[in-house]
Amino acid sequence: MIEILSCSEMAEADRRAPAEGVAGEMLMEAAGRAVAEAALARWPQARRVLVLAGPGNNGGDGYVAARRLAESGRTVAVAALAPVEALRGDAAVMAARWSGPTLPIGEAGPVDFDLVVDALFGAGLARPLAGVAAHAIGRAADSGLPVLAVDVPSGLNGDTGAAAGAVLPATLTVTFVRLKPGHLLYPGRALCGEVVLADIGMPGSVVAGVGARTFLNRPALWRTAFPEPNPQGHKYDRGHVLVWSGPEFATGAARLAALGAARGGAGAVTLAGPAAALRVHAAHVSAIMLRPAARPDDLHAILAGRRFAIAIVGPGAGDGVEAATDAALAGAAACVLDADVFTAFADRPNALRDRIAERPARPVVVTPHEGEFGRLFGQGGPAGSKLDRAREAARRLGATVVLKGPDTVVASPDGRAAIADNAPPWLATAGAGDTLAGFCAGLLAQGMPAFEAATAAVWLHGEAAREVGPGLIADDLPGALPAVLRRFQSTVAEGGDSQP
Ligand SMILES: NC(=O)C1=CN([C@@H]2O[C@H](COP(=O)(O)OP(=O)(O)OC[C@H]3O[C@@H](n4cnc5c(N)ncnc54)[C@H](O)[C@@H]3O)[C@@H](O)[C@H]2O)[C@@H](O)CC1
Ligand SMILES: Nc1ncnc2c1ncn2[C@@H]1O[C@H](COP(=O)(O)OP(=O)(O)O)[C@@H](O)[C@H]1O
Ligand SMILES: [K+]
Repeated sequence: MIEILSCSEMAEADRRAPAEGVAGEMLMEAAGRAVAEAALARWPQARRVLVLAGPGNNGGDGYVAARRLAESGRTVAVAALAPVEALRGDAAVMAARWSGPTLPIGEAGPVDFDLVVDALFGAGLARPLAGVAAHAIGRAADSGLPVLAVDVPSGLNGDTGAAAGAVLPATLTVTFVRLKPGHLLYPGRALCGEVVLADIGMPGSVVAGVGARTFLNRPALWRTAFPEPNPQGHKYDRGHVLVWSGPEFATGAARLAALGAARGGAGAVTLAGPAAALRVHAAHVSAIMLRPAARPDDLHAILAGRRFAIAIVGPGAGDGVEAATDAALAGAAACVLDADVFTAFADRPNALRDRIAERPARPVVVTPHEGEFGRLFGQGGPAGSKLDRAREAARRLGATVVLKGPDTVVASPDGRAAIADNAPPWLATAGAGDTLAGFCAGLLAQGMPAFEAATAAVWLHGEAAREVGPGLIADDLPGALPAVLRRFQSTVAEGGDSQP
């Protein structure tokens, strides 16, 4: 279940379901039942439940949950935002099946309850919450009671993970069919609390028919493209990664990228840069080769001598970064551009785009964090959610974009995008991004396509950080990769996934 559906894609699936023999009423019954079951499982001691019911289908789910909870012996009251007569379609049907107490929302406070079920607004939120609805969620939030959100916390935009107005933070969110971007993108991810994805009987064929282009970043997304070493191969079959190293006193970043590339599976890795910098590298590395390049332009000759090389430029690149980028784009089979590249091309994304466009068949992966993304694009840069911005950036640059953070988005120029949810907070440490650039290059070197290499690298990076645990420094990440790869390979052998 790796597709992520936008609110409109989910509505499209709803519209298509009846043609496949699944009526809306069946879906709503199943959704409300899933909410009630989750409430009973998570809060078995809660005797009195207040259900906040909105004017649309989210409210309809709430009426079903109210009935199911009452049937299981709970004392339930519905606080309705709209009079029952105003409801339409399936929601009206479900409200009619509810025979327990219903109060106008302004008259029902969360006093004397143990749990609030938030079924005010879901995927149909059309504007910021105001008036009586905003007042009601304010009271629910202030009550300190646990909140179970139906589909998404009311007030949260399910597509963007942002809230334009008031929002009711949830302890637990029960959503249906597939995750939405807002469950994964911050601040939405935090506002959802724990997320339970319930199967409500939506046929897989209906979901497939919607043609989603956004995915959860899990091995299922890229496993079939993951490189398998040829038993009879030699090291150069697994590619050669060339890392441009800046000056003597800033070698760490390039070295982390080089180690990342080697652990990521490249057959050979070379650090190229000024001799003084290479002397520093020499004191630290053994498996990594060193190649003097007094000036970035020397990279042209080094790359010309290689049939297949992946270049990393940016980590600790220093002054010559633009020339090094030019040489890499001109001579490497694929490039990973990071860090200083975004400073060199600050406010000139079109200059970078034009250079990338000169060799359209050679994949380029760019790996900015939010600050670098803003620096590169400047005023007039891509707008909208993190997902929208990464997608638009990939389209504009003609490159695979890895927009890093706790909810890293990878976007391909072909429109596909993936959101990661496995990075622990201690991954936010100096040098972690350099290692990620290396992991990505190591996979590109083995022939993995750019979107798959970038998504796999991001996932492995998050897993490596979990493997190390709190206290992690970036130096730990390359060495943590073998354990992660071993686990990944054994789940592949079993045909499974290390995470669902
Ligand atoms: N396939 C699915 O995923 C299913 C979805 N279902 C539910 O259907 C929900 C979507 O239903 P709807 O499309 O009816 O949308 P909602 O129930 O989220 O809200 C739509 C209603 O709220 C009004 N509204 C929107 N923003 C408002 C605001 N700020 N202030 C006041 N009124 C506002 C709209 O005019 C409309 O009447 C999902 O979130 C989910 O809970 C379930 O019934 C089961 C099936
Ligand atoms: N709050 C967070 N939780 C999890 N991962 C994070 C968080 N913030 C940043 N990261 C990850 O940490 C890494 C930091 O990279 P970056 O900012 O480029 O650092 P550096 O340039 O020092 O290498 C990225 O992979 C990013 O996705
Ligand atoms: K809700």
